[in-house]
Amino acid sequence: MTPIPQILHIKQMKITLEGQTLLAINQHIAPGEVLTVMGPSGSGKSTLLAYLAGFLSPAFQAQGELYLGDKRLDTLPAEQRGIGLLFQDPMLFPHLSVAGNCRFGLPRRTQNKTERITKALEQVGLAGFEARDPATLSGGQQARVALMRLLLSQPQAVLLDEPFSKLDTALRQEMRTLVFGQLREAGLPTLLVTHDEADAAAAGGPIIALG
Ligand SMILES: Nc1ncnc2c1ncn2[C@@H]1O[C@H](COP(=O)(O)OP(=O)(O)OP(=O)(O)O)[C@@H](O)[C@H]1O
Repeated sequence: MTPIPQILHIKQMKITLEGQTLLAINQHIAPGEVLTVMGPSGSGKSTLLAYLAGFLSPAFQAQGELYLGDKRLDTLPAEQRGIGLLFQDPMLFPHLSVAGNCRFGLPRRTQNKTERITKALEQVGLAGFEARDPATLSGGQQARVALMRLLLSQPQAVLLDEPFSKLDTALRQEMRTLVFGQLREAGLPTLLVTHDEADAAAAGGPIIALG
């Protein structure tokens, strides 16, 4: 069953490093909304992503709470948070086919796995790519597989870390439309870290600047 879309609430969060405040954020992200976070190198973008995903280094001290709807997340380990990540590198498993990569993301009890994968690939213009080796795909095709693997894993919130920065200009615009469209349709609250103002504009949501 597809989870009901929920609000992600970063509540009175403060992260300090060696006694100095690095980040202070109090923000809601609605289902289907993308919050863009921008800021210079060292301003804490990766630290914020690590806090949300659940792998913050013990070098930092975090205060505040993180909720998905009524469910508190910051006390849970990373694998129980239901947060999906998409990075600039698609990071497909090289030893698995395209279908194998997609299947990896599916929750174990999912019904009709093959049909779901077929449909997901069709949705991103990769019909018939099931048996392909990821190494034989273009950068844009790999990015599409990574997106569908993420969505098939049924995350309840998504973090995007410079997801378009490795793509060439024409493809970048196409992938922005595809990624933000799919995330909006799935009703997922999303946090995007980027240096690119065109990403922020395409995301269409609020923007916060760190640093
Ligand atoms: N494990 C760590 N231990 C101590 N300090 C750290 C650690 N990781 C990062 N920092 C420091 O925390 C601050 C924020 O780093 P962070 O990587 O979050 O910045 P960023 O905005 O993601 O930068 P960039 O755009 O260069 O990736 C920096 O001053 C960095 O040196």
